[in-house]
Amino acid sequence: MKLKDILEGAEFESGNNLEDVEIKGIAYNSQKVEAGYLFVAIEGFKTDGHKYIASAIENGASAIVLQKEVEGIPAEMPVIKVSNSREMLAKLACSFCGDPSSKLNLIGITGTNGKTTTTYLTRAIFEEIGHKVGIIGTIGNLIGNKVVDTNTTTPESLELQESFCSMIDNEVDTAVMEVSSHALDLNRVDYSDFKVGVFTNLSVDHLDYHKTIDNYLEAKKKLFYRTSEFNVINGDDPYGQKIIDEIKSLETPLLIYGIDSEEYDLYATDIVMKPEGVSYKMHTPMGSINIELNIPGLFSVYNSLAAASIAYASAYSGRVKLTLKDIKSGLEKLSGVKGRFEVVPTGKDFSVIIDFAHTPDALEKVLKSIKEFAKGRIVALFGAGGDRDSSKRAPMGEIAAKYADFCVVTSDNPRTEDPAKIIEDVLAGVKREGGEYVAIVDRREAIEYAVKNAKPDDIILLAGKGHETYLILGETKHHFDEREIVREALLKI
Ligand SMILES: CC(=O)N[C@H]1[C@@H](OP(=O)(O)OP(=O)(O)OC[C@H]2O[C@@H](n3ccc(=O)[nH]c3=O)[C@H](O)[C@@H]2O)O[C@H](CO)[C@@H](O)[C@@H]1O[C@H](C)C(=O)N[C@@H](C)C(=O)N[C@H](CCC(=O)O)C(=O)O
Ligand SMILES: Nc1ncnc2c1ncn2[C@@H]1O[C@H](COP(=O)(O)OP(=O)(O)OP(=O)(O)O)[C@@H](O)[C@H]1O
Ligand SMILES: N[C@H](CCC[C@H](N)C(=O)O)C(=O)O
Ligand SMILES: [Mg+2]
Repeated sequence: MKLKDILEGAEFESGNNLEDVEIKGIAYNSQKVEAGYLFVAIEGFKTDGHKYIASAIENGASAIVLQKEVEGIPAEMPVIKVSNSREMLAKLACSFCGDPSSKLNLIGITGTNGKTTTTYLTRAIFEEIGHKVGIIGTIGNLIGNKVVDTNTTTPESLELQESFCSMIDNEVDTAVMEVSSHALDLNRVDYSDFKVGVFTNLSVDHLDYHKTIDNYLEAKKKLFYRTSEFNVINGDDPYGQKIIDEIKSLETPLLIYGIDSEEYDLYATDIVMKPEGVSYKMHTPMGSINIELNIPGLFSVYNSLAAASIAYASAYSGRVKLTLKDIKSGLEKLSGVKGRFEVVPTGKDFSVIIDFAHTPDALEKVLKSIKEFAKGRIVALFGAGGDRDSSKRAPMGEIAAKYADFCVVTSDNPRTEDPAKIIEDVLAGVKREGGEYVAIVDRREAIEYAVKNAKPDDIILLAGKGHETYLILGETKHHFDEREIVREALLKI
């Protein structure tokens, strides 16, 4: 492709030698540059892509995008100087891939908790009415039936645009994606053509990156200025209300969902919590219907209301044809989402649940949900990730001590931090609340301890790792599947 063509409409500070340059591909990592590639130098958090321009040229780069002056670039090399390389990467990736998201019903879901679950519930509804759905998110990217592993919840713009393109090639028409606050802040979703934007909730997380909750909210809010057909907001969340106040004057119409008010566009009544799911009456502009979900917890009511709102928005915009019964049968077909309130069979008189709660809010929600049907003790086994927001550690300890009968405090991806120090931070909260606990650094030993000491009717919650089948120690990922570990621990008792 001609560089001039992919640069059409792009703004840049200066550009030289741009005539007749052919581009075979784009890379923002010098190690991925091949002959004829355009290299985009990004100033990162760990290193600076500008340092690798020479090595990109050695690997065959035919043009460079940069954000600051770099010495030693051959005079004949095509160079484009921009004010923000990440934004330019998104623009170039979008043009190079032929603006694929404009051809998709692209739905973006943001919020601290519930994004992954809501993407799967949404897919279930759209599949029910015969659409082919792609997912981009924490568990991986699903393009048709192909699963692509990912490092981050929302990929870098280049990989994102490539995924959209691959969806089009595989006749996917609907893409449901998780949009993280990092992605909104770091231009990963610039030039993504969102039809619907969704806000689930906001609570403490990622403050290592955003510093304040207000900055975190600002990042999340950006999504709702980029949507063309509908914004869908949880009206029960205080930050949701702030967003509603701010965006209600936008041209993009707004749908509000929640439980607390019958004024919302979609709301729930008659909620009944059960160990194996939750049932409720869903009220929508299309009428009311009873729903029986297979994922327990009050948060499942919220997530399914969000999914139903998305489906309704797409029907209203004329993108899909659907009835209330389609929404019901889609939602009810989903048997669960890996690592979200996942019950591990024990064959014993106690239960084990694996859940991805890794924030104070999620931990509180999941423990409260378990309390609704627990007959015996609740044992919470959890830790907190290293090299991540440390302000959530003590509050997680406090919440676990408050809602569980016993805490097993252990490691959760310590990364490059000292696991014992992270546990100390968590224990500060447990102790403040006066909770009973044991601290065991090795997560496998901790699980074995919980299983070995289980009493009849106990519910053991393994929180924080959810779908993950690894443990990150230092910079290395070790295989670690809690389902396997529970099975092995059961054999030992
Ligand atoms: C803080 C953050 O988000 N960092 C992301 C960012 O890294 P960075 O820009 O700091 O990159 P860097 O390592 O400093 O390198 C700078 C540049 O030099 C380049 N380079 C580097 C080495 C080399 O030899 N040659 C070369 O060209 C790199 O390719 C890069 O372009 O860009 C990278 C490429 O896209 C990401 O992989 C990386 O995510 C890291 C892995 C990460 O942990 N991110 C987390 C915090 C994250 O994004 N989380 C969110 C939220 C999760 C949720 O709420 O669900 C997510 O979306 O997953
Ligand atoms: N709507 C919700 N509100 C609060 N907590 C929720 C909600 N939905 C799920 N949870 C809890 O949060 C955990 C994570 O849920 P999920 O993976 O759907 O969220 P996420 O937003 O994708 O998280 P991440 O940011 O890590 O990708 C669940 O395992 C559950 O404990
Ligand atoms: N999306 C979350 C995942 C956290 C999962 C938990 N197991 C941890 O490692 O802290 C994050 O990037 O903070
Ligand atoms: Mg997720």
